[in-house]
Amino acid sequence: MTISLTGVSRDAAFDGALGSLRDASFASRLFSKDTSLWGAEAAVEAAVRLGWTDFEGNASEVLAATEDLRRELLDDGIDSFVLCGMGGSSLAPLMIAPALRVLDSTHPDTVRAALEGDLSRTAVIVSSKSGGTVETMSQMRAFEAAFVGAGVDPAGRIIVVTDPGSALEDAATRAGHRVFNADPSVGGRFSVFTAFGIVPSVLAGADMQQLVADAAGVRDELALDSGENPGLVLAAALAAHLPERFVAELTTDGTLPAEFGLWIEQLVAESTGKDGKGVFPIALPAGATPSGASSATLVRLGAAEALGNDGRSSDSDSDSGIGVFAPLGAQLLLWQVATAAMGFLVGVDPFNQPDVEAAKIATRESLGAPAQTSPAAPAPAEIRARLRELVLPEGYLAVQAYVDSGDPELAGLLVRARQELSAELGVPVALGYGPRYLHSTGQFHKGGPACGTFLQIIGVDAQEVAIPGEEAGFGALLEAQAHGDASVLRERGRDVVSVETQDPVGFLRGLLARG
Ligand SMILES: O=P(O)(O)OC[C@H]1O[C@](O)(CO)[C@@H](O)[C@@H]1O
Repeated sequence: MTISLTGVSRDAAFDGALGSLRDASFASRLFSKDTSLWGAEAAVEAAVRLGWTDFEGNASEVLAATEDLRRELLDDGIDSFVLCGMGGSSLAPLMIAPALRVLDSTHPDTVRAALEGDLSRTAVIVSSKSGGTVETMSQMRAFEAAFVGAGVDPAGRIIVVTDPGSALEDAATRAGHRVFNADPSVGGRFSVFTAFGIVPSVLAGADMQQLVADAAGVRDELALDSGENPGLVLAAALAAHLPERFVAELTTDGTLPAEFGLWIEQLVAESTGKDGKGVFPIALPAGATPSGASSATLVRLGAAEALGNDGRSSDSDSDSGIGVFAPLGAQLLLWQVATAAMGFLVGVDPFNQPDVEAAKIATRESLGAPAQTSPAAPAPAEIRARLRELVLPEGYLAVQAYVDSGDPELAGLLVRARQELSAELGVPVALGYGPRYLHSTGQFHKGGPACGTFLQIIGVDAQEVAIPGEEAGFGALLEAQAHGDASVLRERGRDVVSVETQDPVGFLRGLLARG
């Protein structure tokens, strides 16, 4: 069998959850695109969201067209690829194509570094299902201007992936950009095997044929109404002990891309974290120690189960969490099925994201508001004391870093700070870059169970980068996004500790020194 699950504790709660999926014939109905699975209200959206269950035909057409385009671009000396996109439009290629530069930030330093690449040999893929995401549209305009500034015609260099009929398709066609239409019957976070996953990844040289084949190879197994169906077993294992055990701490063993956990975060958190409920996946950085909190299940991800000399699994001990072993392509379809099934078990519509919009509105309001002088950042010792006071014993902390996501020193410090805070507070701690997390775990933070506490670290240290046609630049947008999200979190009764700093490295060092 390609997919192997180990360590699942088959207790009464698990049996009950699995039983309800089997009784509902969930798997066969999912693959026959039964829109009524999540209730009458969700059926309208489900009618245009289940195309991912038969992905092969569309995927092979897009693969062929993209491979042709890659050859054409390489012949023209274009061998460097940047993707502008957020959430479901960026996290799949981020995991699949190591050679792709993914710009899913509005931090001026991150944007500037992408714009300052060698544009004479660069093509930019702009991916947005809606065609209206502010980060992506701003990045596209910045690249159009940068190409013109470098004496390169943007029309040959910008490749747009969007739904048919979006405003972006219209604008791109008028500007002479190449357009790939994505399958409109697939939502952003389920879109890895559509143009959103395929076009940027294959242009940047990734082999997606194998991924698609591995997913297709497990499709029949995942469509069975059987208690052995790994998609149903995984969903039941993660949803059985809600609301108490709501966190899944994810580790990868090095045989799968490190970014796989980030893809699972957006898929599961944005799909299930709403109506005060949900399953919260936390991608642990490499080498991190799991929290050991009673709210968390450890989920170990790998391409294949390790077998002992006797050929038997050495991995059946549920004390070390659940093992999920399969090649990446099979994992992707497995997690999509499990997420749809978790939506059913949790009792939510897995295809909407009702609380994301609130932060977007608050961001716009914050952009229009008069600038305020930020108060001096509290001392690190004060922050740790505040967090000890605020974090709920059965809750979680999310560190939201509005800093340059391309800075390795900052990345290392954040990983260490996350680990120290988890050990000190005794709760699971998530780490996400802003604005990336807004299109991923952000839905869960605002719409899921009200047990999160938030530490925002906002770097206000960078030199501004203009957004062509807008008064506010990227730095102003970044700050407005942080303030907007904080205001919505507070409105919903969550505690947010916000730190604005001109020296994020110094701040994090201070935080680590247990000041
Ligand atoms: O592809 P789009 O429409 O730009 O959206 C990007 C992301 O923003 C969200 O709509 C909301 O966070 C995600 O669901 C989506 O993947």
